[in-house]
Amino acid sequence: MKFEIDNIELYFGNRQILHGVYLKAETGKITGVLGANGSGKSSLLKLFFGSLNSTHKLVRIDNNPYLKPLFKSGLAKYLAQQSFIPPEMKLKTGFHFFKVSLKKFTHIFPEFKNTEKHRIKEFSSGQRRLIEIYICINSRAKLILLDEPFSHLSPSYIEKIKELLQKLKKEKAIVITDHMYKHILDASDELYLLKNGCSKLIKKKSDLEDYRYLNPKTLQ
Ligand SMILES: Nc1ncnc2c1ncn2[C@@H]1O[C@H](COP(=O)(O)OP(=O)(O)OP(=O)(O)O)[C@@H](O)[C@H]1O
Repeated sequence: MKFEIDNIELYFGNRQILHGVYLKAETGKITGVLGANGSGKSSLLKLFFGSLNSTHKLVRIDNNPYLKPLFKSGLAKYLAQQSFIPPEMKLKTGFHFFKVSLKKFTHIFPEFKNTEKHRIKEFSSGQRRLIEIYICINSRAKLILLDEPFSHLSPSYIEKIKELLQKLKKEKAIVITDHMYKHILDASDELYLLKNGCSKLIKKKSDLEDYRYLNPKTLQ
């Protein structure tokens, strides 16, 4: 499937945040989005998901305009920066509620074996983030929008999530944004940079220097 969002005009009050932004996500590909703090990455993901409105935007699925918010269709899942599983909920209830296999999760992350009855609040913030990322990427949605999934994860968890994403992209379109740009460069098949309210398709790493997202020494 091909999901596109086009012609975005986003204002907060008189301030224009995004203008004419375009983004494409396709089954089989991971689309990375980079940008400085405040460049509009979270807003872009929320607009795609449909939980944020703008003056103008056009969403297309397989080249056909799609006018309803994507979240209402069940086709998209959005991992926000805030957690979504209630802290009092038990781990096994959470997996059951979101229809994701806890057995497969504990097979990949054996340290969670025997924690089925633990409440979400009993896990560390990084463990909670891992649980939520796993549930989100293993949902039935065909478009997965991930807002800073790596920021609270230890390196081994990041690598495991990246491996999972490479497998899951065979059946899903994935959009991912994070300030851990090396992981985004590594994981992405297609890359966009948000700069001055516009999206730039990045063809090679040095473009990130040319657009002054990175300074020349950073890539050495
Ligand atoms: N609800 C809101 N009301 C007013 N301004 C907002 C609102 N949400 C976001 N903004 C502004 O829009 C701009 C883009 O915010 P957004 O959170 O999309 O950026 P971001 O690229 O995800 O930033 P970060 O990397 O710091 O998370 C920022 O200047 C922010 O202050």
